[in-house]
Amino acid sequence: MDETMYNAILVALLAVSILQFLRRGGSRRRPPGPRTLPVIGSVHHVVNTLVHRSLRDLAAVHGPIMMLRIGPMPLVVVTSRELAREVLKVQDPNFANRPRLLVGGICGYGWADIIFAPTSDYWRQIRKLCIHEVLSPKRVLSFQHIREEEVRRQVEAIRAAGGAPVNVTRMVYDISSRTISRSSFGEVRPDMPVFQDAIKRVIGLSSGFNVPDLFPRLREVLGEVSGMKRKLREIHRTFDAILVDIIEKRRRERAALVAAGKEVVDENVVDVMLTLQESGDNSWGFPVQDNTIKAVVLDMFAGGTGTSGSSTEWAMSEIVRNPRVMRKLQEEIRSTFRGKETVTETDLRESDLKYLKLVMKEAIRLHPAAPVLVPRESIGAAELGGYEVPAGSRIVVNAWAISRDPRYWKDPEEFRPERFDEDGAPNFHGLHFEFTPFGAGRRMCPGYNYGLAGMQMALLQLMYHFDWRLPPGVDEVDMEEAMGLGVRRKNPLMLCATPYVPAAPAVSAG
Ligand code: HEM
Repeated sequence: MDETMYNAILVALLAVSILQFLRRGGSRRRPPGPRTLPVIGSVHHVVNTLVHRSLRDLAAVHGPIMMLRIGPMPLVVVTSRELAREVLKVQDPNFANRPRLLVGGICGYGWADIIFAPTSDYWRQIRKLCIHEVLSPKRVLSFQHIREEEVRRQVEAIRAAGGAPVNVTRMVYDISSRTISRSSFGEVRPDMPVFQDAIKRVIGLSSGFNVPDLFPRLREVLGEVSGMKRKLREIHRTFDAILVDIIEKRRRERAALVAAGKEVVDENVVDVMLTLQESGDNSWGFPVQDNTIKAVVLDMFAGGTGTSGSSTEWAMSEIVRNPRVMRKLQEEIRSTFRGKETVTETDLRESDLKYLKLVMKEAIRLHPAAPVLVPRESIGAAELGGYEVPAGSRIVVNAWAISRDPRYWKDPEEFRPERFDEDGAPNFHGLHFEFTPFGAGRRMCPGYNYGLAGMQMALLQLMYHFDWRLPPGVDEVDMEEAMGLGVRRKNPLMLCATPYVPAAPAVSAG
């Protein structure tokens, strides 16, 4: 089919959907929203903008629930604690679905992963399997040495820079991706940049706003004629070949251990999944196939790398921007570990670094890595905030706007970790709907322990071992955000570090 034909079909489809919308819309009370343009609807409000910011500005005009149209697709945006609670808790069964995006079909092994899978028994079980076997607190703990080694590696690189500016952004993303890589399959392979680039492209195509994803019934045909399927197949081929190699290599290594009469110990996520596969245990309700293993590893990377990296880079940005906080944090860490040359996670667990935890919460409040969470889809029609939300609508919760809303936060733009030390302050567990950086309800992030463990270790070491300042000639921390569904820094955070020499421990008299 040539391009003219494709465009003609597209215009006809859009015209039909608009007519259907006009016919349906009259008698029911739909959420308010900005005026839509013919054919494209409200696309101009979300494309090429910082989506969380433009949606907040629109909510200031239209209210805490509004409806936009992305082409023919209704997009409902929620911007209040009360309505977030309604979507993520009270009506969670209806709103916890994910749209069946083309990317999930092709790159998610037929929606076999967790992030892209629509609500189903399979999704419930694979999510449960990951929570019990792969992301449990015990398993996260078993990756302690990896986090320690990866952070130490960067600490040494910073020392080696001898006070010259270092790219903190690159370092913290390196820590998170190398840690995920080693805990997923035991090594950092030379082809990791290719793999990561493919994952980044997968994330880039998962907004749900690509034309084939806006016409669920015609998704396959439009995917073919628009060329999106071809692009996705090519990305899939790239990372699938690497995953096949990873699984085969590990299988051979395990077989060699068995042949040598040695015990096979589950050292990483692929090991855990291979053990389940070999046991033939079907109690999860599905056989663990190679594609299941690949889909789980894909989720580790897609869900865990960018989010952990961006949370840490923003935390460092805020700390350096707020010298009072930096001094107080360093004082807490340095007085706790006085005289120690290296601080391990065991040391960290045995101490109670309260202020470090408050700083992490405050950084994540101001800079949630997924500012509008991961888009959901309503299963049936529902009433929300006194309006009717049609079945099959896309739903986003603007968690970023809610966590800066002066109705719930005093001086919300201020970086003040102490606010989390007050009675009744929110925690990370998805129970306070003014603070949902990991989502809440059935779809809440299952990897939050994992993400926080890495962030905590990185911040602890960077603050213990170095004093930080802006490079000569720079007098302000640039806080500009990059466009995209995740909020990252637009420009890398460049800082100079002076090594801190730990004071000798106090010698007790006698
Ligand atoms: C600071 C780090 C992280 C942040 C801020 C974060 C945030 C989120 C958010 C907002 C969601 C969507 C929740 C919703 O739809 O209500 C999510 C889902 C998810 N996250 Fe995370 N995440 C982080 C780290 C991780 C890590 C380290 C992993 C895995 C190793 C992970 C795996 C997942 C998965 C698999 C889902 C999909 C859950 C589902 O759809 O059932 N995340 N995350």
